[in-house]
Amino acid sequence: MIMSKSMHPTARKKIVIKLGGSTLEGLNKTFFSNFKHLQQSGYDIIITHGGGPAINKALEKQNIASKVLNGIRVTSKEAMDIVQSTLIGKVNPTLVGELNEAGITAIGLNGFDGQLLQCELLDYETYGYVGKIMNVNTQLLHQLCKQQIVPVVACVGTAMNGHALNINGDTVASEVALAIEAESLLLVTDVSGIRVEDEYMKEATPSLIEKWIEEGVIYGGMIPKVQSAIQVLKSGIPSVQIVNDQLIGTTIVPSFSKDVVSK
Ligand SMILES: Nc1ncnc2c1ncn2[C@@H]1O[C@H](COP(=O)(O)OP(=O)(O)O)[C@@H](O)[C@H]1O
Ligand SMILES: CC(=O)N[C@@H](CCC(=O)OP(=O)(O)O)C(=O)O
Repeated sequence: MIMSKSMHPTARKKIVIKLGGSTLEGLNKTFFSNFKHLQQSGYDIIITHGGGPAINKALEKQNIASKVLNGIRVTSKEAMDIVQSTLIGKVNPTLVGELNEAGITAIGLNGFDGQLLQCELLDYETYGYVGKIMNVNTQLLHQLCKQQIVPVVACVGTAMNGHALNINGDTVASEVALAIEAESLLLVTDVSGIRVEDEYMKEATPSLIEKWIEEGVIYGGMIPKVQSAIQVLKSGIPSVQIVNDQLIGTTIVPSFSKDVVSK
């Protein structure tokens, strides 16, 4: 992707938090208080979110079949309409409402707003209406953060021709984190990180993760998550974690420190 190189030497450090659709119905008080604690410690926070389970329900209701390939939804035109209305019409405002209710000033956005997520088609033959992010309007995010407003970004992108494109939530999180040169990326999901033989790993390296994908230990929705995490780590963002809503889970590290398995 092309990054919008708007250097902000005086900007506060930024954390991107991606909330998986799997977590959105059960965000608890501890999550919101951890969130406020991070803000009080001097971080600007940008939220990106998915909504896979809500999309599945809405597609089922309309009898629209859809399949997922490598954790990415193959998206037909009619499925895209449902994805768009579910994420932008339901999931995003519900989350923004909960944040505001918890005393966190938040504003809902999607890829169309200020051309936040400009996309090209990823691979139409294979995935249909799925976007590949080419540019992120970082200036918009910086401006909101400067005013202590938390941007809450739904994973719908805009194509040059004005079409909406579906993007995996984990991909949006990593592209936004890279574009704004975040200090840290937290991928919040419904499990305490990467599980291997019934144990949650405290740390994981890119080479082990690739092996676990090959062996089928990592599958489905965890695949785009770890791929996004690796991409971000390799591009120089120092802290990348896959965690539950208590922010406990796996840190992706270039190589292992001593204690690798959570007790
Ligand atoms: N090795 C693994 N460790 C933990 N979870 C895994 C693993 N492999 C696959 N998963 C699955 O990935 C899911 C998280 O991905 P997903 O359902 O897409 O969540 P989200 O909506 O948060 O993006 C877990 O609930 C689990 O079923
Ligand atoms: C292209 C693609 O896969 N889009 C995802 C967008 C939602 C998402 O990523 O939701 P989670 O974060 O809950 O997995 C989808 O249609 O399900």
